[in-house]
Amino acid sequence: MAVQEELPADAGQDAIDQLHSIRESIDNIDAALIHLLAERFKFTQGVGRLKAAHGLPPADPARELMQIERLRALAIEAHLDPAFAEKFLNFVIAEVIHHHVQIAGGQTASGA
Ligand SMILES: O=C(O)C(=O)C[C@]1(C(=O)O)C=C[C@@H](O)C=C1
Repeated sequence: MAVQEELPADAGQDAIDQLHSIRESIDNIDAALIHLLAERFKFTQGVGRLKAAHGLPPADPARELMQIERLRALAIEAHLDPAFAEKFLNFVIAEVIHHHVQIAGGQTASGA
């Protein structure tokens, strides 16, 4: 069953048109985010295979600290909540580490 958009019955046509126009941009940005994340995961899958092949640990906490510091600074510059940027990065990295562990589970250091 299709979900219906909820718009107040008494909203003027101009407000509804503006809302639709803004939502088009939101949808474009959401699509870009999905594509960017897909590309990031393609690269991290490569890192996971490299780490597994060479017996390197899935997580690198020192690297993560540098990434957090960098992204928090970028977030401040961009007027984005740095705590949100940090939470988002940690969420993504946790998933990457989960993938790394899975890849390592199916592969020995010798690649056999
Ligand atoms: O750079 C790495 O070593 C990665 O495995 C990638 C990545 C990341 O997603 O950015 C993930 C896990 C590490 O703890 C640090 C960074």
